Amino acid sequence: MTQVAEVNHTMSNEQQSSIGEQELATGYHESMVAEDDEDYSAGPVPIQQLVGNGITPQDIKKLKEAGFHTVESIAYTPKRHIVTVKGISEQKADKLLMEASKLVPLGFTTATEFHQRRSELICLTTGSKQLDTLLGGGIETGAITEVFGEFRTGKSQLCHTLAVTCQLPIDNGGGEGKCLYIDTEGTFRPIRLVAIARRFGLDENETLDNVAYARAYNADHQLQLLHQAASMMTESRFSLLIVDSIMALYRTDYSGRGELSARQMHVAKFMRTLQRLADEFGIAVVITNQVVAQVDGGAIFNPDPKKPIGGNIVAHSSTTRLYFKKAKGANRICKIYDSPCLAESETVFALGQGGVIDPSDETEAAEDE
Ligand SMILES: Nc1ncnc2c1ncn2[C@@H]1O[C@H](COP(=O)(O)OP(=O)(O)OP(=O)(O)O)[C@@H](O)[C@H]1O
Repeated sequence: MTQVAEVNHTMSNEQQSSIGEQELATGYHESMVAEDDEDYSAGPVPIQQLVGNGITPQDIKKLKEAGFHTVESIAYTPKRHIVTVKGISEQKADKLLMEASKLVPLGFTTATEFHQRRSELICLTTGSKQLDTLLGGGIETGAITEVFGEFRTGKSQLCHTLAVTCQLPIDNGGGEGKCLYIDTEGTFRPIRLVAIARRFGLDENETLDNVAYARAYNADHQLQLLHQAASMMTESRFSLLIVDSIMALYRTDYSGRGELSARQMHVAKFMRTLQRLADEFGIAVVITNQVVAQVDGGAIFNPDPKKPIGGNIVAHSSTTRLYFKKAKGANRICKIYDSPCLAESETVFALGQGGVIDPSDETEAAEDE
């Protein structure tokens, strides 16, 4: 990857500039894990760092096979899940958690320090200044953003745009990282990436090379792909993970009320894994979701009775929820539906050849084909 530098969102400029070309290939910089142990925010710590104190390279191999690639992934996982890894005993799990807690801060911090860390988090530009302003800068990294709405409201177009903008330099609203794209409905179109790359002045071939694409065929496969994603993220710098769309396969794999609880358990596991990846690697996670007509009592008082599917599990696991609606011509409306720090306001954006754009007289007049 030539255009995309291997830097972490929370690293200082000095740290960023000290990363040489060789380190770019590995995704890790020595100073991230060894010399600068007190700077925990500098990036995910490779799980190999746990070797010693009774933890063997064989243990690490088993953990990697089970999808654990970073010290953070151990530190954030409950013991009862770690012991389910084949060959990891209860004592070994205790040891792993103890060693992981030495490398990953799990205690209290001051609000000042937390505020400082949050102010260093970067946002990915959506391609529309108006939409970025509504979102307080763009799509947040280290968090899950859910975009839901009816068909043709621009959910996939936003995903395609972000798959390109996440590669831009941080100063230009990017994340200087690659994109991982999980497509569950077969709507991914590389040709759209080419058009969007041109708009942002990026090399088309490099842009395409920096997007790792996978088509998911069932709910288990969709989850399995996240384990692969974790492994890829330890090797190379990613700034965005897209799942377009999250519930499509669940709707076909699980049917009827009888399977609802099994479905929701699976969804919960999927969402937990997404959150873990956002926490561990500081990436932005964007998921899209379909809507259904609301049939409960609330519909009577609601002029637009639509709600996203997936129930409370998806709702509560998403940090920010955006509702996309159609407007005149190529214009679309984005409404903040739920956010920990943004007011419930809305703005207009548009869809064009270059992806998500700001609305203009032409986009308002443009007929939806
Ligand atoms: N090259 C393009 N230039 C301008 N507009 C485009 C282009 N390609 C697609 N669109 C517009 O994008 C809209 C479809 O958006 P998108 O595929 O993101 O919808 P969606 O919300 O993901 O829908 P679904 O739920 O069906 O996947 C259509 O109105 C289409 O006209």
